[in-house]
Amino acid sequence: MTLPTPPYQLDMPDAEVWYYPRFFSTEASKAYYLELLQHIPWKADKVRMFGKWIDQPRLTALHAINSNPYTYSGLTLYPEPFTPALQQIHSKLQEELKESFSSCLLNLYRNGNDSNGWHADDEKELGKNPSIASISFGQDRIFHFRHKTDRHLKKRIVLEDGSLLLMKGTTQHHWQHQLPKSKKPMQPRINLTFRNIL
Ligand SMILES: O=C(O)CCC(=O)C(=O)O
Ligand SMILES: [Fe+2]
Repeated sequence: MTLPTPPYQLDMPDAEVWYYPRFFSTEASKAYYLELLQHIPWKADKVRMFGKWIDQPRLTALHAINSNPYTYSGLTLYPEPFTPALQQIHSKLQEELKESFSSCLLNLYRNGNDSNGWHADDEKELGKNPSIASISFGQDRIFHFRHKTDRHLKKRIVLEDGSLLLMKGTTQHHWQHQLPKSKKPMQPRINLTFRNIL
């Protein structure tokens, strides 16, 4: 029986970001990865960028306990209910963090060519200082932060299988984040971001 690794806070001014390396065991992560890969209705939705509709460089899905839609980059998503796996993950998250989340935006990065460009999760339906709990299953991927005004403030972290990254407080006001492409061969990665969509 190995003890869980405690979370640590990233050294970032104007932000509150916590990393929990083994939030899920290797076994649980593998089981959730396979389950979600098969049973989530992954979609290739287009977003609006510089006046054009373009494919997102990843597949996505939205699941929630309510029916509130989520709009970003000109795309409005209407949620499906939580699957049994999402219900389990959601319960563990709420119990351990003592916070509640209504919705889960899921990303499937099929290979190193899939990515998520610079953005902040600052849509108004997320509320003023949103808590966003981001879970990773599968391939380890690099994740970057950059400060919005002080551009030489940067942070790089590897998001490992079974990890949780918690962004809260003023993080989305002052920082952007991205998941860059990689030239190395990459297996798929599933990312779950739990949020409150009001
Ligand atoms: O895949 C990730 O780790 C990040 C996802 C993300 O930033 C988002 O969906 O808003
Ligand atoms: Fe994000």
